[in-house]
Amino acid sequence: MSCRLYLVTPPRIADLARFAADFEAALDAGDVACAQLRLKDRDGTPAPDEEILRAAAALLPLARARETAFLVNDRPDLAKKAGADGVHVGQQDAACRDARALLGPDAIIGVTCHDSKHLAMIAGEEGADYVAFGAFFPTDTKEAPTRADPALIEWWAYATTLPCVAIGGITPENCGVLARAGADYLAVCGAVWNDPDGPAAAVRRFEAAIRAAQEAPPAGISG
Ligand SMILES: Cc1ncc(COP(=O)(O)OP(=O)(O)O)c(N)n1
Ligand SMILES: Cc1nc(C(=O)O)sc1CCOP(=O)(O)O
Ligand SMILES: [Mg+2]
Repeated sequence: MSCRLYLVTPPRIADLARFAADFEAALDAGDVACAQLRLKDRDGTPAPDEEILRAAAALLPLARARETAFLVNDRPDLAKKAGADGVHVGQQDAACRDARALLGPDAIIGVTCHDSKHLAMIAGEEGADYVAFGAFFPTDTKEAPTRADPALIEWWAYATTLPCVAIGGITPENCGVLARAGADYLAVCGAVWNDPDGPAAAVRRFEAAIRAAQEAPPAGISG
């Protein structure tokens, strides 16, 4: 059982040079498996394509240098233009099969499945590399349409071998239940970029919380 961090960028990046330094610090602070470039307001308004491509050009090499996968949100076409490792698509975005056709067999494709085993099964059949469930906790980053229960992760990890990502309002304080349930990745945005001690400190806190959760004895065993 191992659970790794998946960073989602802040909704907007005002100063790319400054954010690149924060991004590097976050990646260097711990084991970050994946980073997703997601430039999108809470109401779903995306940044212009040029802004996304400019951010990808600055951030992708930093991720590559650390063997962190770099995905673009929503847009397989921009992922291809940017030379990213893959794309994350939601139910209203490009279909997983179309993203695969455009990006090829080696691309990483993740699919939002909300709180639905059914959507996750379909994503698996369509060749997704991971499924994402959420939102597990209240979040200010997105108007999340569904609320997922950690029991869904537990069931998914027991019943399938396809990796799953948990997302939505995850913090170092509440992530333990998801790590214990068997989430392969914890996708986090606000709790890292808005941490008053900085993103590196937040990543270290997540790592410590994940380790503690995984080392804890199963519920019901004491002494
Ligand atoms: C890892 C991960 N999981 C879920 C989402 C949400 O995707 P989507 O439902 O398409 O919503 P937007 O992010 O596009 O607003 C995600 N981006 N990443
Ligand atoms: C992008 C996104 N998708 C969600 C979903 O439920 O599918 S919740 C969410 C926001 C994640 O940011 P934070 O870690 O700040 O809550
Ligand atoms: Mg989307």
